[in-house]
Amino acid sequence: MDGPHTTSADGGRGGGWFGDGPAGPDAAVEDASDAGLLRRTMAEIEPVADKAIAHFYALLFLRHPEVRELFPAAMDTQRDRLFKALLTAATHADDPAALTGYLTRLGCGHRKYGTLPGHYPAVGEALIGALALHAPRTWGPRTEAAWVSAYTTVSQIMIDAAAADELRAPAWWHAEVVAHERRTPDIAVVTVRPDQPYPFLAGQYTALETPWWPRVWRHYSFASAPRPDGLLSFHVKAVPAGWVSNALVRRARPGDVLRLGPPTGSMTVDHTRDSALLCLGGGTGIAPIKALVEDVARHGRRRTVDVFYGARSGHDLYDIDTMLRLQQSHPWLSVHPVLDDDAAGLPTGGLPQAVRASGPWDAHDAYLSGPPGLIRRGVDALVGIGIPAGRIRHDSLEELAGAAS
Ligand SMILES: NC(=O)C1=CN([C@@H]2O[C@H](COP(=O)(O)OP(=O)(O)OC[C@H]3O[C@@H](n4cnc5c(N)ncnc54)[C@H](O)[C@@H]3O)[C@@H](O)[C@H]2O)C=CC1
Repeated sequence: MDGPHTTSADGGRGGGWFGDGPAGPDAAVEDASDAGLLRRTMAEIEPVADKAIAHFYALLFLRHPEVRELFPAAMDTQRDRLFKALLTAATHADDPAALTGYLTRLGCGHRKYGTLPGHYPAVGEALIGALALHAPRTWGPRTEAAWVSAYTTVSQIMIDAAAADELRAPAWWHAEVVAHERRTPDIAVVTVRPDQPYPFLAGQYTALETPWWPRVWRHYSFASAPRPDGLLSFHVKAVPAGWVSNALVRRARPGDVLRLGPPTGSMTVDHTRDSALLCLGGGTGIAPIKALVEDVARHGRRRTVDVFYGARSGHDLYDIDTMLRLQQSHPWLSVHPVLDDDAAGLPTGGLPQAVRASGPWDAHDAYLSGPPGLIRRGVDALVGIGIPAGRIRHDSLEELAGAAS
Protein backbone atom coordinates (compact mmCIF):
# COMPACT_ATOMS: atom_id res chain seq x y z
CA MET A 1 0.00 0.00 0.00
CA ASP A 2 1.17 3.48 -0.72
CA GLY A 3 1.83 5.49 2.36
CA PRO A 4 -0.50 7.10 4.79
CA HIS A 5 -4.11 8.05 4.41
CA THR A 6 -4.59 10.43 1.52
CA THR A 7 -8.28 11.22 1.39
CA SER A 8 -7.82 14.54 3.12
CA ALA A 9 -5.91 15.79 0.06
CA ASP A 10 -9.02 17.33 -1.40
CA GLY A 11 -10.52 17.92 2.00
CA GLY A 12 -13.61 16.13 0.84
CA ARG A 13 -14.65 19.22 -1.03
CA GLY A 14 -15.46 19.70 -4.70
CA GLY A 15 -16.48 16.20 -5.63
CA GLY A 16 -13.97 13.93 -3.90
CA TRP A 17 -12.90 10.62 -5.37
CA PHE A 18 -15.50 10.13 -8.04
CA GLY A 19 -15.19 13.39 -9.98
CA ASP A 20 -17.37 16.44 -9.86
CA GLY A 21 -20.32 15.07 -11.79
CA PRO A 22 -23.61 16.83 -12.33
CA ALA A 23 -25.53 18.40 -9.46
CA GLY A 24 -27.22 15.36 -7.89
CA PRO A 25 -30.32 14.81 -5.78
CA ASP A 26 -28.65 16.62 -2.87
CA ALA A 27 -28.74 19.96 -4.71
CA ALA A 28 -31.87 21.25 -2.97
CA VAL A 29 -31.82 19.63 0.42
CA GLU A 30 -33.45 21.27 3.40
CA ASP A 31 -30.86 20.22 6.00
CA ALA A 32 -27.70 20.60 3.93
CA SER A 33 -25.33 20.39 6.89
CA ASP A 34 -22.84 17.53 6.54
CA ALA A 35 -24.60 15.71 9.38
CA GLY A 36 -27.96 16.15 7.65
CA LEU A 37 -26.58 14.77 4.37
CA LEU A 38 -25.05 11.76 6.14
CA ARG A 39 -28.34 11.04 7.92
CA ARG A 40 -30.20 11.04 4.60
CA THR A 41 -27.78 8.48 3.13
CA MET A 42 -28.14 6.32 6.24
CA ALA A 43 -31.93 6.35 6.03
CA GLU A 44 -31.78 5.27 2.38
CA ILE A 45 -29.13 2.58 2.99
CA GLU A 46 -30.79 0.97 6.00
CA PRO A 47 -33.36 -1.19 4.17
CA VAL A 48 -30.73 -2.40 1.65
CA ALA A 49 -27.82 -2.66 4.09
CA ASP A 50 -27.12 -6.33 3.23
CA LYS A 51 -26.66 -5.54 -0.45
CA ALA A 52 -24.54 -2.49 0.33
CA ILE A 53 -22.29 -4.56 2.62
CA ALA A 54 -21.82 -7.26 -0.05
CA HIS A 55 -20.99 -4.57 -2.59
CA PHE A 56 -18.59 -2.87 -0.18
CA TYR A 57 -16.52 -6.05 0.26
CA ALA A 58 -16.69 -6.89 -3.46
CA LEU A 59 -15.28 -3.45 -4.32
CA LEU A 60 -12.68 -3.60 -1.58
CA PHE A 61 -11.30 -7.02 -2.51
CA LEU A 62 -11.51 -6.46 -6.26
CA ARG A 63 -9.63 -3.17 -6.23
CA HIS A 64 -7.31 -4.04 -3.35
CA PRO A 65 -6.77 -7.82 -3.25
CA GLU A 66 -3.93 -7.35 -0.76
CA VAL A 67 -6.51 -6.30 1.88
CA ARG A 68 -8.30 -9.68 1.61
CA GLU A 69 -5.69 -11.40 3.78
CA LEU A 70 -6.63 -9.23 6.76
CA PHE A 71 -10.02 -10.98 6.86
CA PRO A 72 -10.86 -14.60 7.74
CA ALA A 73 -11.14 -17.18 4.96
CA ALA A 74 -14.89 -17.46 5.49
CA MET A 75 -16.65 -14.12 5.93
CA ASP A 76 -19.30 -15.02 8.49
CA THR A 77 -21.92 -12.83 10.14
CA GLN A 78 -19.18 -10.63 11.53
CA ARG A 79 -18.55 -9.31 8.05
CA ASP A 80 -21.05 -6.48 8.55
CA ARG A 81 -19.25 -5.23 11.65
CA LEU A 82 -16.68 -3.18 9.77
CA PHE A 83 -19.27 -1.56 7.52
CA LYS A 84 -21.61 -0.81 10.43
CA ALA A 85 -18.80 0.58 12.56
CA LEU A 86 -17.79 2.85 9.68
CA LEU A 87 -21.33 4.10 9.23
CA THR A 88 -21.86 4.64 12.95
CA ALA A 89 -18.60 6.49 13.23
CA ALA A 90 -19.09 8.58 10.11
CA THR A 91 -22.54 9.73 11.10
CA HIS A 92 -21.21 10.96 14.43
CA ALA A 93 -18.23 12.66 12.85
CA ASP A 94 -19.73 16.12 13.43
CA ASP A 95 -19.01 15.51 17.12
CA PRO A 96 -15.47 14.10 17.05
CA ALA A 97 -14.95 14.79 20.75
CA ALA A 98 -17.69 12.35 21.72
CA LEU A 99 -16.42 9.83 19.20
CA THR A 100 -12.76 9.97 20.05
CA GLY A 101 -12.90 7.32 22.79
CA TYR A 102 -14.75 4.87 20.55
CA LEU A 103 -12.48 5.46 17.56
CA THR A 104 -9.34 5.31 19.67
CA ARG A 105 -10.33 1.85 20.88
CA LEU A 106 -11.32 0.85 17.35
CA GLY A 107 -8.00 2.05 15.94
CA CYS A 108 -5.97 0.26 18.63
CA GLY A 109 -8.14 -2.87 18.29
CA HIS A 110 -7.44 -2.95 14.54
CA ARG A 111 -3.71 -3.38 15.10
CA LYS A 112 -4.19 -7.09 15.80
CA TYR A 113 -5.66 -7.56 12.30
CA GLY A 114 -2.47 -6.14 10.77
CA THR A 115 -4.22 -2.96 9.62
CA LEU A 116 -1.81 -0.31 8.28
CA PRO A 117 -2.43 3.39 7.57
CA GLY A 118 -2.32 2.65 3.83
CA HIS A 119 -5.36 0.35 4.12
CA TYR A 120 -7.66 3.16 5.17
CA PRO A 121 -8.00 4.88 1.76
CA ALA A 122 -8.87 1.51 0.18
CA VAL A 123 -11.65 0.98 2.71
CA GLY A 124 -12.88 4.56 2.32
CA GLU A 125 -13.02 4.24 -1.46
CA ALA A 126 -15.08 1.01 -1.21
CA LEU A 127 -17.38 2.56 1.39
CA ILE A 128 -18.12 5.59 -0.80
CA GLY A 129 -18.57 3.37 -3.87
CA ALA A 130 -21.09 1.13 -2.08
CA LEU A 131 -23.01 4.08 -0.64
CA ALA A 132 -23.15 5.88 -3.99
CA LEU A 133 -24.63 2.82 -5.67
CA HIS A 134 -27.13 1.90 -2.96
CA ALA A 135 -28.34 5.39 -1.99
CA PRO A 136 -28.97 6.83 -5.48
CA ARG A 137 -31.94 8.97 -4.45
CA THR A 138 -29.95 11.05 -1.98
CA TRP A 139 -26.44 10.82 -3.48
CA GLY A 140 -24.77 13.79 -5.14
CA PRO A 141 -21.51 15.76 -5.01
CA ARG A 142 -22.31 17.45 -1.71
CA THR A 143 -23.31 14.21 -0.06
CA GLU A 144 -20.18 12.53 -1.34
CA ALA A 145 -18.07 15.41 -0.05
CA ALA A 146 -19.73 15.07 3.36
CA TRP A 147 -18.91 11.33 3.48
CA VAL A 148 -15.32 11.85 2.38
CA SER A 149 -14.87 14.49 5.03
CA ALA A 150 -16.45 12.30 7.73
CA TYR A 151 -14.42 9.26 6.75
CA THR A 152 -11.24 11.35 6.73
CA THR A 153 -11.93 12.47 10.30
CA VAL A 154 -12.76 8.97 11.46
CA SER A 155 -9.81 7.27 9.83
CA GLN A 156 -7.33 9.89 10.96
CA ILE A 157 -8.37 9.45 14.60
CA MET A 158 -7.99 5.66 14.23
CA ILE A 159 -4.60 5.94 12.50
CA ASP A 160 -3.29 8.35 15.14
CA ALA A 161 -4.58 6.16 17.98
CA ALA A 162 -2.93 3.06 16.51
CA ALA A 163 0.37 4.92 16.06
CA ALA A 164 0.31 6.14 19.68
CA ASP A 165 -0.61 2.66 20.94
CA GLU A 166 2.30 1.12 19.03
CA LEU A 167 4.67 2.91 21.40
CA ARG A 168 2.95 1.41 24.45
CA ALA A 169 1.74 -2.10 23.70
CA PRO A 170 2.10 -4.98 21.26
CA ALA A 171 -0.51 -5.40 18.50
CA TRP A 172 -1.38 -8.79 20.03
CA TRP A 173 -0.13 -11.19 22.67
CA HIS A 174 0.64 -14.88 22.20
CA ALA A 175 -0.83 -16.90 25.06
CA GLU A 176 -0.12 -20.56 25.74
CA VAL A 177 -2.89 -22.75 27.12
CA VAL A 178 -1.67 -24.03 30.49
CA ALA A 179 -4.89 -25.60 31.77
CA HIS A 180 -8.11 -26.80 30.19
CA GLU A 181 -10.90 -27.94 32.48
CA ARG A 182 -14.16 -29.30 31.09
CA ARG A 183 -16.90 -28.28 33.56
CA THR A 184 -19.82 -29.66 31.49
CA PRO A 185 -19.88 -31.33 28.06
CA ASP A 186 -20.20 -27.82 26.54
CA ILE A 187 -18.33 -25.55 28.95
CA ALA A 188 -14.58 -25.33 29.52
CA VAL A 189 -12.44 -23.10 31.71
CA VAL A 190 -9.36 -22.27 29.64
CA THR A 191 -6.31 -20.80 31.40
CA VAL A 192 -3.49 -19.20 29.41
CA ARG A 193 -0.09 -17.65 30.02
CA PRO A 194 0.57 -14.51 27.91
CA ASP A 195 4.08 -14.18 26.47
CA GLN A 196 4.39 -10.61 27.81
CA PRO A 197 2.81 -8.79 30.75
CA TYR A 198 -0.88 -8.27 30.07
CA PRO A 199 -2.31 -5.38 32.11
CA PHE A 200 -6.11 -5.35 32.39
CA LEU A 201 -8.90 -4.57 34.85
CA ALA A 202 -11.38 -7.01 36.39
CA GLY A 203 -14.61 -6.90 34.38
CA GLN A 204 -12.89 -6.31 31.01
CA TYR A 205 -12.78 -8.62 27.99
CA THR A 206 -10.51 -9.31 25.05
CA ALA A 207 -10.59 -10.60 21.48
CA LEU A 208 -9.15 -14.07 21.06
CA GLU A 209 -7.99 -16.00 17.98
CA THR A 210 -7.32 -19.76 17.88
CA PRO A 211 -4.79 -21.49 15.60
CA TRP A 212 -7.64 -23.46 13.97
CA TRP A 213 -9.57 -20.43 12.65
CA PRO A 214 -6.99 -17.84 11.60
CA ARG A 215 -8.21 -14.23 11.65
CA VAL A 216 -11.52 -15.19 13.28
CA TRP A 217 -11.59 -13.22 16.52
CA ARG A 218 -14.17 -13.66 19.27
CA HIS A 219 -14.66 -11.78 22.53
CA TYR A 220 -14.31 -13.39 25.95
CA SER A 221 -14.38 -11.80 29.40
CA PHE A 222 -11.57 -12.45 31.85
CA ALA A 223 -12.86 -14.84 34.51
CA SER A 224 -10.52 -13.60 37.24
CA ALA A 225 -9.12 -10.34 38.50
CA PRO A 226 -5.41 -9.84 37.56
CA ARG A 227 -3.40 -12.58 39.29
CA PRO A 228 0.11 -12.37 40.70
CA ASP A 229 1.20 -15.25 38.39
CA GLY A 230 -0.02 -13.33 35.30
CA LEU A 231 -2.31 -16.17 34.13
CA LEU A 232 -5.66 -15.37 32.50
CA SER A 233 -8.74 -17.59 32.34
CA PHE A 234 -11.87 -17.66 30.24
CA HIS A 235 -15.15 -19.54 30.55
CA VAL A 236 -16.12 -20.81 27.11
CA LYS A 237 -19.39 -22.43 26.08
CA ALA A 238 -19.47 -24.30 22.76
CA VAL A 239 -22.48 -23.00 20.85
CA PRO A 240 -23.93 -24.38 17.61
CA ALA A 241 -21.97 -23.08 14.60
CA GLY A 242 -19.54 -21.39 16.98
CA TRP A 243 -16.22 -22.15 15.33
CA VAL A 244 -14.00 -20.54 17.92
CA SER A 245 -15.96 -21.63 20.99
CA ASN A 246 -16.18 -25.24 19.75
CA ALA A 247 -12.45 -25.32 19.08
CA LEU A 248 -11.69 -23.87 22.52
CA VAL A 249 -13.96 -26.33 24.33
CA ARG A 250 -13.34 -29.51 22.32
CA ARG A 251 -9.92 -29.09 20.76
CA ALA A 252 -7.68 -26.79 22.79
CA ARG A 253 -5.11 -28.51 25.00
CA PRO A 254 -2.21 -27.35 27.17
CA GLY A 255 0.62 -26.27 24.88
CA ASP A 256 -1.66 -24.74 22.21
CA VAL A 257 -0.92 -21.08 21.52
CA LEU A 258 -3.71 -18.52 21.08
CA ARG A 259 -3.53 -14.84 20.20
CA LEU A 260 -5.10 -12.13 22.36
CA GLY A 261 -5.98 -8.56 21.43
CA PRO A 262 -5.79 -5.70 23.94
CA PRO A 263 -8.11 -5.63 26.97
CA THR A 264 -11.22 -3.54 26.52
CA GLY A 265 -14.57 -2.79 28.18
CA SER A 266 -15.72 -0.47 30.93
CA MET A 267 -17.67 -2.88 33.14
CA THR A 268 -15.18 -2.22 35.92
CA VAL A 269 -15.54 -1.32 39.59
CA ASP A 270 -15.20 2.34 40.50
CA HIS A 271 -13.16 2.11 43.69
CA THR A 272 -13.66 5.79 44.49
CA ARG A 273 -17.28 4.94 45.39
CA ASP A 274 -18.43 2.91 48.35
CA SER A 275 -21.95 2.01 47.29
CA ALA A 276 -23.00 -1.63 47.41
CA LEU A 277 -22.91 -3.74 44.23
CA LEU A 278 -25.71 -5.73 42.64
CA CYS A 279 -24.47 -8.19 40.00
CA LEU A 280 -26.47 -10.30 37.56
CA GLY A 281 -24.58 -13.06 35.76
CA GLY A 282 -26.38 -15.42 33.35
CA GLY A 283 -24.69 -18.63 32.13
CA THR A 284 -21.03 -18.03 31.27
CA GLY A 285 -21.77 -14.36 31.99
CA ILE A 286 -20.81 -15.26 35.57
CA ALA A 287 -17.12 -15.11 34.48
CA PRO A 288 -16.56 -11.31 34.68
CA ILE A 289 -18.84 -11.10 37.74
CA LYS A 290 -16.49 -13.49 39.55
CA ALA A 291 -13.59 -11.25 38.46
CA LEU A 292 -15.40 -8.21 39.93
CA VAL A 293 -15.95 -10.02 43.25
CA GLU A 294 -12.23 -10.88 43.42
CA ASP A 295 -11.43 -7.26 42.60
CA VAL A 296 -13.58 -5.97 45.48
CA ALA A 297 -11.98 -8.55 47.80
CA ARG A 298 -8.45 -7.50 46.81
CA HIS A 299 -9.18 -3.85 47.01
CA GLY A 300 -9.80 -4.22 50.69
CA ARG A 301 -12.55 -1.62 51.02
CA ARG A 302 -15.56 -3.64 52.11
CA ARG A 303 -18.81 -2.99 50.30
CA THR A 304 -21.62 -5.49 50.17
CA VAL A 305 -21.95 -7.43 46.94
CA ASP A 306 -25.05 -9.40 45.90
CA VAL A 307 -24.57 -11.79 42.98
CA PHE A 308 -27.61 -13.27 41.22
CA TYR A 309 -26.31 -16.22 39.22
CA GLY A 310 -28.83 -17.46 36.65
CA ALA A 311 -28.94 -20.64 34.61
CA ARG A 312 -31.46 -22.67 32.69
CA SER A 313 -31.03 -25.72 34.96
CA GLY A 314 -29.02 -26.78 38.00
CA HIS A 315 -26.61 -28.60 35.69
CA ASP A 316 -25.81 -25.30 33.95
CA LEU A 317 -24.71 -23.63 37.22
CA TYR A 318 -21.22 -24.89 36.39
CA ASP A 319 -19.39 -22.37 38.61
CA ILE A 320 -21.63 -22.39 41.66
CA ASP A 321 -19.05 -24.17 43.84
CA THR A 322 -16.50 -21.39 43.22
CA MET A 323 -19.08 -18.71 43.92
CA LEU A 324 -20.20 -20.40 47.16
CA ARG A 325 -16.57 -20.77 48.27
CA LEU A 326 -16.10 -17.03 47.70
CA GLN A 327 -19.26 -16.38 49.74
CA GLN A 328 -17.86 -18.49 52.58
CA SER A 329 -14.63 -16.51 52.74
CA HIS A 330 -16.24 -13.07 52.34
CA PRO A 331 -19.03 -12.10 54.74
CA TRP A 332 -19.91 -9.08 52.55
CA LEU A 333 -20.79 -11.35 49.60
CA SER A 334 -24.20 -13.01 49.03
CA VAL A 335 -24.68 -15.42 46.13
CA HIS A 336 -28.22 -16.17 44.94
CA PRO A 337 -28.54 -19.00 42.41
CA VAL A 338 -31.60 -18.60 40.19
CA LEU A 339 -32.92 -21.31 37.88
CA ASP A 340 -35.36 -20.72 35.03
CA ASP A 341 -37.78 -23.33 36.45
CA ASP A 342 -38.59 -24.12 40.08
CA ALA A 343 -38.56 -27.58 41.66
CA ALA A 344 -42.05 -28.25 40.27
CA GLY A 345 -40.89 -27.28 36.76
CA LEU A 346 -42.77 -23.98 36.74
CA PRO A 347 -41.14 -20.85 35.25
CA THR A 348 -39.61 -18.61 37.91
CA GLY A 349 -39.30 -15.46 35.78
CA GLY A 350 -35.52 -15.86 35.85
CA LEU A 351 -32.97 -13.33 37.05
CA PRO A 352 -34.95 -10.11 36.46
CA GLN A 353 -37.87 -11.44 38.51
CA ALA A 354 -35.61 -12.73 41.31
CA VAL A 355 -34.00 -9.30 41.62
CA ARG A 356 -37.35 -7.50 41.54
CA ALA A 357 -38.67 -9.77 44.28
CA SER A 358 -35.89 -8.81 46.71
CA GLY A 359 -34.10 -5.56 47.44
CA PRO A 360 -34.32 -2.62 47.85
CA TRP A 361 -31.57 -2.04 45.28
CA ASP A 362 -32.01 1.62 44.36
CA ALA A 363 -28.81 2.72 46.13
CA HIS A 364 -26.68 -0.01 44.46
CA ASP A 365 -24.31 0.13 41.50
CA ALA A 366 -25.42 -2.61 39.10
CA TYR A 367 -23.48 -4.92 36.77
CA LEU A 368 -24.99 -7.25 34.19
CA SER A 369 -23.29 -9.94 32.15
CA GLY A 370 -24.73 -12.70 29.99
CA PRO A 371 -26.81 -13.19 26.85
CA PRO A 372 -27.96 -9.95 25.16
CA GLY A 373 -31.63 -10.78 25.91
CA LEU A 374 -30.87 -11.05 29.62
CA ILE A 375 -29.02 -7.74 29.57
CA ARG A 376 -31.89 -5.94 27.82
CA ARG A 377 -34.54 -7.34 30.16
CA GLY A 378 -32.28 -6.95 33.17
CA VAL A 379 -31.62 -3.25 32.46
CA ASP A 380 -35.38 -2.65 32.12
CA ALA A 381 -36.00 -4.42 35.43
CA LEU A 382 -33.25 -2.50 37.25
CA VAL A 383 -34.39 0.87 35.93
CA GLY A 384 -37.93 -0.16 36.90
CA ILE A 385 -36.89 -0.73 40.52
CA GLY A 386 -35.20 2.66 40.76
CA ILE A 387 -31.53 2.22 39.79
CA PRO A 388 -30.58 5.18 37.57
CA ALA A 389 -29.35 4.08 34.12
CA GLY A 390 -26.02 5.84 34.77
CA ARG A 391 -25.27 3.38 37.60
CA ILE A 392 -25.91 0.26 35.51
CA ARG A 393 -22.91 -1.22 33.68
CA HIS A 394 -22.72 -3.93 31.04
CA ASP A 395 -20.71 -4.66 27.91
CA SER A 396 -21.82 -3.38 24.52
CA LEU A 397 -24.66 -5.51 23.17
CA GLU A 398 -23.20 -5.19 19.67
CA GLU A 399 -19.92 -6.72 20.81
CA LEU A 400 -21.75 -9.47 22.67
CA ALA A 401 -23.77 -10.46 19.62
CA GLY A 402 -20.71 -12.18 18.15
CA ALA A 403 -19.12 -12.84 21.48
CA ALA A 404 -19.23 -16.50 22.23
CA SER A 405 -19.58 -18.14 18.83
N1 LIG B 1 -19.41 -9.73 29.53
C1 LIG B 1 -20.53 -10.34 29.25
O1 LIG B 1 -21.61 -9.75 29.24
C2 LIG B 1 -20.49 -11.78 28.95
C3 LIG B 1 -21.50 -12.31 28.21
N2 LIG B 1 -21.49 -13.61 27.91
C4 LIG B 1 -22.59 -14.08 27.08
O2 LIG B 1 -23.44 -14.82 27.90
C5 LIG B 1 -24.08 -15.80 27.13
C6 LIG B 1 -24.00 -17.08 27.90
O3 LIG B 1 -24.65 -18.07 27.21
P1 LIG B 1 -25.29 -19.28 28.00
O4 LIG B 1 -24.42 -19.69 29.10
O5 LIG B 1 -25.66 -20.27 26.94
O6 LIG B 1 -26.61 -18.61 28.58
P2 LIG B 1 -28.08 -19.21 28.64
O7 LIG B 1 -28.75 -19.01 27.35
O8 LIG B 1 -28.00 -20.59 29.20
O9 LIG B 1 -28.77 -18.22 29.70
C7 LIG B 1 -28.16 -17.94 30.94
C8 LIG B 1 -29.14 -17.21 31.81
O10 LIG B 1 -29.62 -16.05 31.15
C9 LIG B 1 -31.04 -16.04 31.14
N3 LIG B 1 -31.57 -15.50 29.90
C10 LIG B 1 -31.20 -15.87 28.64
N4 LIG B 1 -31.90 -15.15 27.74
C11 LIG B 1 -32.73 -14.34 28.45
C12 LIG B 1 -33.69 -13.35 28.09
N5 LIG B 1 -33.96 -13.07 26.82
N6 LIG B 1 -34.31 -12.70 29.10
C13 LIG B 1 -34.04 -12.96 30.37
N7 LIG B 1 -33.17 -13.89 30.78
C14 LIG B 1 -32.50 -14.56 29.82
C15 LIG B 1 -31.44 -17.49 31.29
O11 LIG B 1 -32.70 -17.57 31.89
C16 LIG B 1 -30.36 -18.04 32.19
O12 LIG B 1 -30.67 -17.76 33.53
C17 LIG B 1 -23.43 -15.82 25.78
O13 LIG B 1 -24.29 -15.16 24.89
C18 LIG B 1 -22.17 -15.00 25.99
O14 LIG B 1 -21.82 -14.29 24.84
C19 LIG B 1 -20.55 -14.45 28.40
C20 LIG B 1 -19.52 -13.98 29.16
C21 LIG B 1 -19.38 -12.58 29.45
